[in-house]
Amino acid sequence: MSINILKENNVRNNRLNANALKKVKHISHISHNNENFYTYELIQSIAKFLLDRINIRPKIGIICGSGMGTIADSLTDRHIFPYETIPHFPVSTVPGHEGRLVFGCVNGIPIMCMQGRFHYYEGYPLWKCAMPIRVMKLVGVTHLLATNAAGGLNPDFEVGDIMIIKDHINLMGFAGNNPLLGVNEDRFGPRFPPMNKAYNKKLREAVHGAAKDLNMSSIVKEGVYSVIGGPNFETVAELNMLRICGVDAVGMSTVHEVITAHHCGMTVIAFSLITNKCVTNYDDHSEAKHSEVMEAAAERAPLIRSLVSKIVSYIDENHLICTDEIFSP
Ligand SMILES: O=P(O)(O)O[C@@H]1C[C@H](O)[C@@H](CO)O1
Ligand SMILES: Nc1nc2[nH]cnc2c(=O)[nH]1
Repeated sequence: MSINILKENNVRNNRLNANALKKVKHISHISHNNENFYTYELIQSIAKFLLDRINIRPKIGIICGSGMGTIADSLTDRHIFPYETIPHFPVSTVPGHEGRLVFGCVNGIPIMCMQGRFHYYEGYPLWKCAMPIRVMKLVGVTHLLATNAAGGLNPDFEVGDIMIIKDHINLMGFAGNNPLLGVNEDRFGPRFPPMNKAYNKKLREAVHGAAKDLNMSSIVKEGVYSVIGGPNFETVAELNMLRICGVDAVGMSTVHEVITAHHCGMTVIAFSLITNKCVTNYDDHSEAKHSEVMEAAAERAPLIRSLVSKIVSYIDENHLICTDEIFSP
């Protein structure tokens, strides 16, 4: 890389960091402390704040992964709330995460979309990262479609593949870190929720069907996702350990959202875009980079939008909304 390109990259990175710092400057203290958990009533007040300002009543929630914000841009009849304008909301600090809630429609079907999610490595505790899922629940959302960018650990995966998540390994949970930490709020869900059916089977099959209709079957895989806290990418030894444990793709998000959504009875479908192949060999000199993650996401944006649109229509047409799977607080 030439000196000039390095200089330009530095200037760009400094600008991104300065913007992120500007966004968080009104927060006096970001830390992983577990004081001030959100109460049910506080989440209700956030839901009310939003519902008072929009006409639509979405049943489907979408979370855009890194670099996948164009899912939100493609909604019609949009009503946008930058996170800093919503009471009690954290703000996004990661490039590729716009940091706004976008209400709008996909094929005429009302959607609540997070154009940017919250990650543990940004300094927020997991219960705070997952708070918008509970807001979705109280707004009336019954189905969650979460997307993320992930490193491909399964050697059969290529950059640009889409992995439907069939299960996860919550590595952070192994260390006692969980979005459901704290006194349980029974109005959301039980103290000890089962997690063996977190990723809805019917919807997973539907995504395969949608991929076939879109001639994408060759790039749509299924597998196990694991979360590490980040922000550093993994070492070779860590990745080899995860592979032995049956992990197909590794990332830094999604699991806290899925646990929170499943806990409160939402039906969940999630997929990873494989944005880089994990380096599992000491002779391989390539390195994971966020810029590559963003590039891979931009490249696949049109296909991801088509897939999302098919999934949304499937949920709507098959009357999956309001089944008895849904928990009502
Ligand atoms: O929000 P996601 O999980 O899509 O973002 C991934 C994980 C890190 O935040 C980032 C690394 O490039 O992409
Ligand atoms: N942890 C992790 N997150 C990612 N997000 C995109 N690629 C990767 C990766 O290789 N590792």
